[in-house]
Amino acid sequence: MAKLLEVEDIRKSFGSTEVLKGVSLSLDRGETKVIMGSSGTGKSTLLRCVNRLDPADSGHVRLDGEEVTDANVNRMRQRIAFVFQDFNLFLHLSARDNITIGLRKLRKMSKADARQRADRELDRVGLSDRADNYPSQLSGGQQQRVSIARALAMDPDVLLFDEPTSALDPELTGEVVSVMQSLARDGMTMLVVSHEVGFARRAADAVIFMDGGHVLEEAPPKEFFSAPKHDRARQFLTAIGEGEAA
Ligand SMILES: Nc1ncnc2c1ncn2[C@@H]1O[C@H](COP(=O)(O)OP(=O)(O)OP(=O)(O)O)[C@@H](O)[C@H]1O
Repeated sequence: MAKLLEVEDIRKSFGSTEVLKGVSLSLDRGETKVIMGSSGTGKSTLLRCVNRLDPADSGHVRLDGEEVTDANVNRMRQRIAFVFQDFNLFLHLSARDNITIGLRKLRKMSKADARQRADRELDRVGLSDRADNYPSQLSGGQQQRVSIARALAMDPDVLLFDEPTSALDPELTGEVVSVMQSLARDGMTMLVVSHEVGFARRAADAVIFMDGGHVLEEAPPKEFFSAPKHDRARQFLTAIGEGEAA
């Protein structure tokens, strides 16, 4: 059976710099994989190529066996949703309306249906009492939970997260990580760029370690954190304070 998400031999350059040098990975339905690696190794670029926020120079992205192409990119973006590091909420809209706007425009939902769906997703991320608040009235952690609710509202097959907690103060990361863990438990398929080791240990089926535009290794978290195969991975783990592996 085809993998739910298949990324095959993606290459991407900016000018003369080749950032992705042939990256392949795949996700079965219900799997969560966490991508780690030093700054500048192409993790964000890879995620952006997966749902074509940046077009890859070559390679393939397939969802349920169907290639993501120019012709179907808008439909595919609803099936592969993106959660950004800096939330990307509309500041002039309430939490609820940040969610209903996409449902109304892209899904052509009625106002009442969109509102009902938005409130359901806000409840799922623990924010049912914040629906009428504007982003400026919410903490960073709450704003990120709204942006997760917005992604969930499109009923995606895959959720991509690009460093979802790195813009947050440390005391606010826990609430976002715990929402992500509960999504993983519920069987959501997720590809997550993050250095949250606790999340990776508890929720990931595999850690994908990227270095210099390549996937250097992929392993279950227990194995990756206790016995990484490559020196570069060992050095990285030491640098982020998981030094017992060194
Ligand atoms: N739009 C762009 N134009 C030019 N260079 C870019 C662009 N986007 C990314 N790059 C370059 O590509 C390289 C990889 O960046 P990318 O953000 O994918 O890395 P990363 O592994 O996610 O790093 P970080 O953890 O710092 O976000 C960097 O050298 C970056 O400067």
